[in-house]
Amino acid sequence: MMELKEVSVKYQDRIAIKDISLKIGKGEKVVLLGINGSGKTTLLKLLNALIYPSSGEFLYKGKKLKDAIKDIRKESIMLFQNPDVMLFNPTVYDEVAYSLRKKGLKESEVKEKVMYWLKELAIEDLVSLPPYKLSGGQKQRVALASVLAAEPQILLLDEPTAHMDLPSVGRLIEIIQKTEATCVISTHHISLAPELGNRLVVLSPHGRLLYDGAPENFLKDTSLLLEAGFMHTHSGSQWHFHSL
Ligand SMILES: Nc1ncnc2c1ncn2[C@@H]1O[C@H](COP(=O)(O)OP(=O)(O)OP(=O)(O)O)[C@@H](O)[C@H]1O
Repeated sequence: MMELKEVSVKYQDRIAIKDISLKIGKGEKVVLLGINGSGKTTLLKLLNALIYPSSGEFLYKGKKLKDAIKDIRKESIMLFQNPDVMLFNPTVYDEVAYSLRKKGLKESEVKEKVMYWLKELAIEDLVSLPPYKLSGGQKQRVALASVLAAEPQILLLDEPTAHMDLPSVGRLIEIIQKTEATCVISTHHISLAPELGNRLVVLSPHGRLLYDGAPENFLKDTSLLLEAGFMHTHSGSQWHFHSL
């Protein structure tokens, strides 16, 4: 479905991701793990064609990027790390209804789908509120409901659990497991990685692909954990595992 061939992205003189080759198939649930600044957002933006490779190639359903832009805009949605940049409607209802109305659905169908997603994310009680009055976690769930209501083929979720409490994370995990959409979910919470998907892609602190495989094997590999920045020493003697 999506393929990166030796892709690098450079911002001015800073290389954010370097020589990444990756194939993501239809329906896969891929967790993108890396410490702050490792290039997770950059990689998701690349998959959403919001930025282009500085070198290398991105193929979407076998098409070159310039021929695939229209399909990507229709079929793929990115949930941004900061929900504030995604919420621009007067009420939570209108926010989730936005993409459905754009598709031309009847208002009764719009209502049914909006209420379904609000219920799935346990935010029905917020339906009439303006998004600016919500807490960080509530905003994140509204933004997520809007993205899910659009029923995209590809869901690119950038740190969706950042402001969420445990029950909300649980709901998100169930939604990811249920959906047929191809999902790429970034996180720096190593403990959540095996819950969010069954394929783990890990970026090194300098934006290289460090690991691609089953989450369990990465979590058992001390040298990979060290290289990815998820273990470190205190006073030069003890190893600490970053659980969060
Ligand atoms: N617009 C930009 N201009 C210049 N440098 C950028 C820009 N966006 C990101 N970077 C740099 O690229 C690198 C990767 O950033 P990116 O946001 O992709 O990382 P991340 O893994 O998503 O980080 P975090 O976990 O903190 O969200 C960082 O060094 C960052 O400073």
